[in-house]
Parts: sequence; C-alpha cells; structure tokens
Amino acid sequence: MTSVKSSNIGYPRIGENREWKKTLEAFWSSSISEESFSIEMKKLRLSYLKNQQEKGIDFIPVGDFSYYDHVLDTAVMFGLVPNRFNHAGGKVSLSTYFSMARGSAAAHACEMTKWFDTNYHFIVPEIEDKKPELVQNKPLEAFLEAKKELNIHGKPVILGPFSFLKLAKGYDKSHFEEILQTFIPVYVQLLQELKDAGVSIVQIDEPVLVTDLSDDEMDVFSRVYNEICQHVPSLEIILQTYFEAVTHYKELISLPVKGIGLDFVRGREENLASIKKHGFPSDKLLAAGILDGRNIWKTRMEDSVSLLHELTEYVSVDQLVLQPSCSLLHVPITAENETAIHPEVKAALAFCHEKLDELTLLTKAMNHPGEDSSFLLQTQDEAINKLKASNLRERKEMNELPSKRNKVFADRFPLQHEKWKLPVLPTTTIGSFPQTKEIRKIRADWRKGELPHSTYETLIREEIKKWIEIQENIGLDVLVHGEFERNDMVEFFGEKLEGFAFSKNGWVQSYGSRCVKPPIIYGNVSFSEPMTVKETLYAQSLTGKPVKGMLTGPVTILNWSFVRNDLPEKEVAFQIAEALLNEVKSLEHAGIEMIQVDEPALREGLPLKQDKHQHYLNWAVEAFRLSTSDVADTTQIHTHMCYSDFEDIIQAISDLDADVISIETSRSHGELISSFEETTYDKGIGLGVYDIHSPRVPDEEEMSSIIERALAVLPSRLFWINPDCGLKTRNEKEVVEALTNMTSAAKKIRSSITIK
Ligand SMILES: Nc1nc2c(c(=O)[nH]1)N[C@@H](CNc1ccc(C(=O)N[C@@H](CCC(=O)N[C@@H](CCC(=O)N[C@@H](CCC(=O)O)C(=O)O)C(=O)O)C(=O)O)cc1)CN2
Ligand code: MET
Ligand SMILES: [Zn+2]
Repeated sequence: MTSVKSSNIGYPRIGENREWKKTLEAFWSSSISEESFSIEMKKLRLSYLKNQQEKGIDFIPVGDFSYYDHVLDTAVMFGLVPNRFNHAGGKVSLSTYFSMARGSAAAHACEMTKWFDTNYHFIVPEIEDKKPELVQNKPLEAFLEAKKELNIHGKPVILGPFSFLKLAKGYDKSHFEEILQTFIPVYVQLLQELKDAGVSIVQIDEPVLVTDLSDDEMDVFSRVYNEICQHVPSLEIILQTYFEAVTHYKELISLPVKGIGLDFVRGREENLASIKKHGFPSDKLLAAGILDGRNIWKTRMEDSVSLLHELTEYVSVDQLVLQPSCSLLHVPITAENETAIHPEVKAALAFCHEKLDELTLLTKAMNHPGEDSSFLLQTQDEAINKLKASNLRERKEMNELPSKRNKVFADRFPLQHEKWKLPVLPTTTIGSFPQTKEIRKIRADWRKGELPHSTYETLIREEIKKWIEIQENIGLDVLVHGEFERNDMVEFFGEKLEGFAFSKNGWVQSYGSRCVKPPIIYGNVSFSEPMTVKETLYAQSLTGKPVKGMLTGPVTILNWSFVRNDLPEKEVAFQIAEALLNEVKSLEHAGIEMIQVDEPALREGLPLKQDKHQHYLNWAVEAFRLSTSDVADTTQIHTHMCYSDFEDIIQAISDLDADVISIETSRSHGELISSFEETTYDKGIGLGVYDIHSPRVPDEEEMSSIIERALAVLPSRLFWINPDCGLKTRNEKEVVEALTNMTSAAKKIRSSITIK
C-alpha cells in the first residue's frame, strides 16, 4: 500500500536535562574518563533514537548526533585537520577533535561562526593544502549502531560537499570547483559503504542551495551531483535544503537523486510557486518541511492540511514525506514539564517532542482521512485559536516616537567631547565580566528562594565593587558594572519586560556545550519598571570615571527569542524598542548618560537572500533608532556587534547613528578596517583588539600592532580601544592580564600619535 511517510531531519543533542552538556564539561575538566564519556554519550544517542522510534517516525536520522558540531564532524571524518594541530593522519583522536573546537596550549582553535541565520555556531573547516580522505565513516557507524541496538533502520545524515566547501576557509576561492572535485571520490566511497551496509535512504544536506547561487555555481553543483549519483545509482539520496526557498528549483529537480527536501515554512510561497510553475518529477520524493523547526508554536493543522492539498495536486501521496522545516536542533526538547508557563501559552507550545507528535498526527490524517483524524486536527488547532483570541494578545497601538537624534553626529561630537573629556583612544570593555560558578550559584539560590533578596543584592554589589576596583587599577577610561545580575543578555530583559514567558528547561545549543534559553514572546511587549538602573547607579557611585549603562537592543532581543508568529517581526521589534527607550530614559534621568545598546544579532537576522536585505535592514535600523534617539545631544549612545561579516551591511551600521560602535575584528582585522575605510564611517568606532573566545592572553605588542594598523586608515579622534566582546566566559586572571596589556598598549600609542 502506498502512503505518506514521516521523517525527521535532526534531533537536539543537549538532552532533556542538558545531560549532554554536563557530560562534555565533565570530560573536559577530567572528572570522567574517555571511556565513561563514550558510554554516557552512547546512552544519550540511543535514547534520542528511541524517542523518535516511539513517536512512530518512519525515517529516523542517524549521524546527526555530535560531540560538538556537525560541520567539525564532517571535516574530521575527511581528515581535514589544520597543520597546526600536528595530526599524523588516520582517524582523528578525541583530543585533537576538541582541540580544533576549543584550542589547546599549542594551537589556537578553529574559527567559529554562525550557521546561516541561526544562533547556532559551527566550526569553520580549514582546507589548507589537504586532499580529503575518508578516515572514519561516521554516518555508517551511527547506522550500524542504531540497527544493532534498537533495530532501527536509520536514515544517515551527511553535510553535502558543496555546502561543506562553501562554508570552509583556508583555500583559494577561485579554485572552488577544482577542490570540490577532490571531494567526489570521498563522498562516493562514503555512500558506497553505506549502501553496502544496507542503507536504503540517505539525507544529504545542501543548505547553501537556498542562498543566492549564480547560474555558474548551480552548474557546478549539478555536475558534482550527477557524478556522485552515477557512482551509487541505487542509493536513494534526498537532497535536503532548509531556512529559505531554493534558488535554482528547475535545475535541482532534474538531478538524478531520489528526493528533494524543501522548507515550506520559511520558503512556503516561493517553493510552492516553483512547484506550480515547473511541476515536480513523478519519480522523486518530495520531503516537505511543514512544521516550523525554528520556532516553538504548535502547527496550525488547518494551514498544513491546505498546503498538503495544494501539494497533492502536483505530487501523489506516495511521493510525499512529511517532516520539520529543518533540524530540530534549534528548538528545546519537550514542553511537557513547563508547568510554570501561563496555561493559554503553554497549550500552544510545541518543542521537539510535540512537533514529532504533530508529524505523526498529520501523517496519519493524510493516510487515514476521515472524521476521527479531522477531529484530532481540529482539537490541535483549538489551543492556537484560543491564544490568538486571548486578551494576552489584544492589539496595542504604538506611540509616535522620534527615530532621529536631535542633532547629527558631527554636531553632537563636539558637545560630547566637551562633556566627557575622555583621552584620545579611550579604553573600555563590552560589558560582562566573568560569570563564575559562585555568581551562578548566587543567582540560582536566590531564584530557588534559598537566598534572601537582601543577601542576594549584597553579594551582587560586592562583585560589582570588586570589578570597579579592578577596572580602576587597570586604568580603563570607561567602566562597566559587569552584568553579574544577568543570566543571559536576552533572557534577563525578557524576564523584566511584559509579554514574555520563560521555560524552565527550554535550552538550545548555541556553540559547543554552551546553551541559551530563549525567552518566549507571546504577547505585547511593554516596559513595566527600570531594569538596570539600580546596579548601574551603584557602580557609578563607586567611581569618578563614567560607567556605561548596558542594554540589549530590540533586534537582538527579537532574534534571540522565540517570537509569536501572528504579527510581523517588525511590529514586535518596535514594541521592544519602545520598551527599551523607557529604560534608556530611566538611565539618563538617573544620571547615566553613556549607554550601550548591544545588537550582536543584527547581522545574524539578515535574510539569506539579497533581495530581502533592504526590507529587514530598514526596520531593524528603525527599531534601534526608536530605542535610542530620544536622548540629549550629550548623551552618548554606544552599540556593539560581534560574529559579523559587516561588508554588506556597513551602511545600515552607519544608519544606526550610534555615537560609538564596538565590533569584533581580531580574527579578520584587515578586511574589516578596509570596509570601514571604504564607506568613510564617520562616527566613534572601537575595533576589538583581542579574541575573547580563547583563553589565550595576547601580549602588548600584538595588540599595539592591531591598533596601529587601524590608525593608519581611521581617524584617531574617533577611535576607541576594547576587546572583541564581553568577558563572561573568561576567568579573572585572563581578564586582568589581557586588559592590562590592552591599556598599556593604548597608553603608549596615545603618547606617540598626533590626533587627526
Ligand atoms: N542568548 C544569547 N545568545 C548568544 C549569546 C548570548 O550571550 N546570549 N552570545 C553568543 C553565544 N555565546 C554564549 C556564551 C555563553 C553562553 C553560556 O555560558 N551559557 C550558559 C547558560 C547561561 C545561563 O543562562 N545560565 C544561568 C544558569 C543556568 C544553569 O545552568 N542553571 C543551573 C543551576 C545553576 C547552578 O547551580 O550552577 C541549572 O539549571 O541546573 C545563569 O547563569 O544564571 C551555559 O551553557 O552554561 C551561551 C552562549 C551568541 N549567542
Ligand atoms: C554577544 S554580545 C555580548 C555583549 C554583552 N554586553 C556582554 O558583554 O556580554
Ligand atoms: Zn559581543
């Protein structure tokens, strides 16, 4: 009998109670042996498969599990270990694997960057002079394990060669095609081994297909896949895309693969339009991503059913595979235990497990249409309809707010110069200081009610005091309070603003073992009371130097939260902006007149397709300006960004009209400076002079040379000196040493330059 099948693309790694994270960290700190590490990890891996088996998923992914990151896994599987790690060849050891991810005494870590437009970070492969070879067949091992232990006939998941190489660095991009060729035999070998082991269906991820690939690039893509498929003719390959609609649909469907995976959540309209225009081949599977793998709301079954009806005009039911829009890596595991969330909100939540239930429900409804399944689908939609109609979501009119400063920067600059009387090349930091175990424990105990509020406040104040003294001793010019009262720069504000809900255990992997717990924006966002004034004022009371207020900007709060999907993002961003403006004004009113509004996620939210950039940038810039414009001319607004390729958004950065921007640059200094030079960026700018993600402490000379290179092209009167990002993941010793070197570099250069 023919029928619709269900499939999953990837399962979260971290574990229901972050067991994965804890196991990793225990291993890194040598609290457990490599053997118990492997045993624990295997237990987790199998339990994830079992969960999916119990949900009744037809195609269960294997090989998506990782000890750190799947892109790193792919590099290591192909023996692509950068020379500095002295890998002797053959299978890569666990210790080399983690050195690549995290650095070691002998070699700096591989670069880490954002996975498309998500808050997940991957390890950037470095090709150097190497030819790939298959030193370990990881998906095969995973397939065999699933078969042996659980009798699951898994669907191996692999990152495809085209996307892998596109995401890699350390090679001459003009030789892309030539280098790509060298991957073909390796992928063929990998696939052949899978085939020989009895694999019937493989998912090859090629997310780069949703970016603006040129026709020539698509030709290369097609040639590569034609060749690969020719060598493993009977293996069923699903080419999987996600995060957007594909750009070259027509070419894609003419490839000799068994199926195409399309995202019908983020790319619904365009993918559907392509199918309507060009049809869909009758001999292929359509793996239809119909549940949102990037958000945590229940799926409206009415919409899914109508989408599926549209699709079945072009494909027959036996060609249909239903699945989430992307890997479920990006959502937490289960909403089941989230009892503290408002019942109307909770009823509308679907984390990974609930999404898998939705998937089987829809699949059953497609295969057995009738009253029973219609009833179940309707019941599911009731929760969504109820929340929509609830007064939690009553429409709110925005107030008219100024989105322009009273004076342009050139006219504000002399006023601010006069007010702040800072030395040339002022030194500062980005906001956070070490989040130690002790600090986390203080917060955790206070939350649990085990620490009285007054004791909690005293302990936080002690930490602020300690770090104000440290900053004064080091001789920094603009100080910060250190963010000790914050669990996370987004969650903290969400907890204090109206319209947000919090999960107890809704963790999502951000990079390696580091997780974030995105707040849930379910209703209208608004300000209720000052959120940062107390701590900032206390810090300011301890010093004669200025203390910068420290806020997270509207675009970052939006991008790092799970956001209601009944309003355009722009509207939610503007609501957050209005709330933040209240905080900015509260700080200003209290005498804190230098305020940093961080926007590290502004670049991340940039749409994957060029033709959507301007629309996003327009509202994102507007949101930032709404939150920062209605202040005195002398109030100095700072902003901060990190993990960013700025070249294509430099105009938008300038349009933010912040008085000072600090950005991460230490890993790509040269390129960044030139992009700022080309656009004659004419506001204050602090280029990060050292990489905070690494425990390595750079010496004074290293930082001096970075500063001098920047000063060769940027005007010194606008130039600030700071690290790449906040210092919360570093320890006290590293921070004190690095900042001491940084300020002494700044002081020396200061005394030797002429201001221009
Ligand atoms: N949202 C967001 N996205 C971001 C960043 C960011 O800062 N925030 N930065 C970049 C990524 N960088 C990151 C850097 C560090 C961490 C990080 O350290 N995460 C922590 C969790 C942070 C947190 O919320 N911690 C809570 C405590 C959570 C916790 O583990 N509680 C314990 C109990 C606490 C204890 O007793 O120690 C428990 O629930 O079991 C706190 O500090 O208050 C971790 O994985 O360990 C995450 C991302 C990009 N994306
Ligand atoms: C990811 S950007 C971090 C900015 C924040 N103010 C901090 O210093 O941690
Ligand atoms: Zn940052």
